[in-house]
Amino acid sequence: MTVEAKICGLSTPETVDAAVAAGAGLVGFVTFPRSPRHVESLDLLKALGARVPSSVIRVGLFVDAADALIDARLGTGAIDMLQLHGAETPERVAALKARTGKPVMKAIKVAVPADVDRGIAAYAGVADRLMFDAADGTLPGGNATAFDWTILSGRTVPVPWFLAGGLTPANVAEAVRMTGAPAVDVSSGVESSRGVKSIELIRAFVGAVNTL
Ligand SMILES: O=C(O)c1ccccc1N[C@@H]1O[C@H](COP(=O)(O)O)[C@@H](O)[C@H]1O
Repeated sequence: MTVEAKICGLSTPETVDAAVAAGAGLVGFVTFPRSPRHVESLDLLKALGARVPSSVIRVGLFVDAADALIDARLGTGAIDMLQLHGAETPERVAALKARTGKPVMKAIKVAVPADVDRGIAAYAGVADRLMFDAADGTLPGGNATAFDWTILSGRTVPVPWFLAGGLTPANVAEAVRMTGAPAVDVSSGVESSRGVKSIELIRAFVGAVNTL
């Protein structure tokens, strides 16, 4: 089984290089000022994106962002795909896809099984990918909290999808076994302290995924 790994919340050249070298299929850059992973500078975003080979997808994460903010970030050339992690409606997803020409991944917050049903019904027709993430936490994501993975056991999701929320090098194999996830995303689980990515943990996470 080939499982794709995305390392999210990267903000230094060294950790971007580590994720790419380890074999991550996607890397994520956060634009959300309340996040400890927020990449504020457009110059830094441009420089980080420029380090990534074209074989790796560069994902720009946004939370209920205005068009002008998204456009400024896209203008750096550092983003191949949008990840929408707020309360964006299906209409907003469709409008952003049409306006930017970029593929869009929509995050669905999961606490109970009906959240998955509702997320698929609302977004599978408009988003290129879905991401199922935990609903708990002080931020809209990146909280190191997992949801009950049995909610996804045996589910058919009609578009490519990611499992996220509380994943670590130690639990990702079990998470994939229980959910059947074809792709996984991690932020806190590869950090030595909040917002500080660890090269060792990035290697361990992608290594664990690559053995599946
Ligand atoms: O990472 C963040 O700071 C963040 C902020 C706002 C919305 C989403 C965010 N991250 C996403 O959340 C998932 C799960 O994070 P974690 O592994 O549980 O820390 C992460 O994969 C990002 O896609």
